[in-house]
Amino acid sequence: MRIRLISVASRMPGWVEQGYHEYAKRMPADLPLDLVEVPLATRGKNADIARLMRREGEQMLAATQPGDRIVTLEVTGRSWSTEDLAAHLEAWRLEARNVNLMVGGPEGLAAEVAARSEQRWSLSALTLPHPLVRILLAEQLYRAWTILNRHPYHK
Ligand SMILES: C[S@@+](CC[C@H](N)C(=O)[O-])C[C@H]1O[C@@H](n2cnc3c(N)ncnc32)[C@H](O)[C@@H]1O
Repeated sequence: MRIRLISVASRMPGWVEQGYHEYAKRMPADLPLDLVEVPLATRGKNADIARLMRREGEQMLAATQPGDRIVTLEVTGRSWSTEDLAAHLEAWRLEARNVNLMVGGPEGLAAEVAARSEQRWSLSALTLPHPLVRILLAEQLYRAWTILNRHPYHK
């Protein structure tokens, strides 16, 4: 099983890439975490935001494969403890479908992406910026994996 973090984003500063890769590279070979970045279209003064979001949503969905599980990251989704995440990770692994974690752009997720969601996951009641969402996701996935594998990191 693979996990793909599919995110609408502009180029991230070095510290974000470093932070994300620090955790992503710790994932085991049989549970890799891959990052797919959908470029954020320029929001000019008269930009048709609805159209841009729809196009970005189509690009996000195009990065998934038929049969994949789609999990959307939403402030208003369900709050999971790290132990809950570990239980989901185990269930996902048993199901043997690839998992796509969808992170929206500045206006949130396109309706087309939200409509395909099988699980809506909230990291916090706070709206978090992209850099923190990305790093937090990678760290929590690694932490959940260490729980399942009784690795001392999670203590
Ligand atoms: C800067 S936020 C967009 C905020 C936008 N106003 C909204 O209501 O979704 C960009 C993306 O980060 C993710 N995100 C931000 N905070 C989050 C949280 N607390 N839990 C889950 N995902 C979050 C969501 O996928 C969101 O679409």
